[in-house]
Amino acid sequence: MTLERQKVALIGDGAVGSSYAYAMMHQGLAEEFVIVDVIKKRTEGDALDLEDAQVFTSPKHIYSGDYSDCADADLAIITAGAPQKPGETRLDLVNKNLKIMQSIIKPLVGSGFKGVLVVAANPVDILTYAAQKFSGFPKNRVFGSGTSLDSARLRVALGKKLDLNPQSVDAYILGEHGDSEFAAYSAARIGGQPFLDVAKKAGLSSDDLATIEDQTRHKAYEIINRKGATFYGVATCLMRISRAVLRDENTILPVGAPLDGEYGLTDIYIGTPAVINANGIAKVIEVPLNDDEKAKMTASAETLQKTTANGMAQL
Ligand SMILES: NC(=O)C1=CN([C@@H]2O[C@H](COP(=O)(O)OP(=O)(O)OC[C@H]3O[C@@H](n4cnc5c(N)ncnc54)[C@H](O)[C@@H]3O)[C@@H](O)[C@H]2O)C=CC1
Ligand SMILES: CC(=O)C(=O)O
Repeated sequence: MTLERQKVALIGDGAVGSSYAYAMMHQGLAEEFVIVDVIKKRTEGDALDLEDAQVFTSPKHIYSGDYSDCADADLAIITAGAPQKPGETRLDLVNKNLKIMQSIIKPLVGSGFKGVLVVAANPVDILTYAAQKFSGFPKNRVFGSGTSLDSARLRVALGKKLDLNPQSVDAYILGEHGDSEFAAYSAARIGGQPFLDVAKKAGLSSDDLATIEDQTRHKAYEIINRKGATFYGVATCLMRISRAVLRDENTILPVGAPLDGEYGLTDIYIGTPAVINANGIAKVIEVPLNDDEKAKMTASAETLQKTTANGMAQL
């Protein structure tokens, strides 16, 4: 038996980052966990607070650190960046968060970090693309949370409609993690049956499905309007992604993956399922789409590529 000691570095200890750290405390994963943020008092306070949980969870060396502590991390998660204010879109954050990403990647690379890098800060697809470019890391070692949260939201909404555990709903939101995302209903499955057949039998019309898709797309705004930010949902997605990496699971999860011809697209990170293991992205899965969905994927990619080009040009 080999006794492994795995290490995770969290960069960005705000609402999302600290919720992720809390979620990770409840997993028997990452024996070492370092938290980095520009606000040192926050990381020190969080490390002291979170270490108390190990009495009831599992032993973990959790501490406030610096980029030099990231050198031997197996996984780094970036949640540092400005969040949306009510009324702001994720794309509105591009200029300020690209600058923050640039300021993070330099010392992270300088530390000698050789692990898998996962980005969650928004606009996540663009920041993931930038993180890979700034770092020069192989594309498979850098990916984003992509449409992980959006797909979870869709499964929750469909589960409610069909009176099913959302874990029994096999459905994806694809495209940008943002306003141009869409539901790939034609490929969704429930218990091995095409979702569209199940939905028809359950009396759901195409208008009902469009409403569910729209509500999923706008759920972040609903949450931000009520409590100022969203964090538990994405933190749990990040925990699930972390488990797939640290346990070398080869699990298919919706993430923000680098495309190399899938959906007719290249030079982009965008929401799609992919096989996740200790090397990061082991394989991108191209979901078979109908013509309408293909057009939505193309349009979503165009939005991302245009905003990426503008944002990168302004750095
Ligand atoms: N991908 C997804 O599904 C989701 C992404 N997000 C995004 O996650 C990001 C973080 O959101 P919150 O945690 O709510 O924000 P927050 O404002 O609570 O926390 C941001 C943290 O980043 C830190 N930070 C800022 N600049 C930094 C730098 N240069 N180096 C290190 N740390 C730095 C801040 O000090 C702060 O602790 C936002 O961009 C938000 O839009 C939020 C929810 C879901
Ligand atoms: C804020 C954000 O990106 C979300 O909750 O989807």
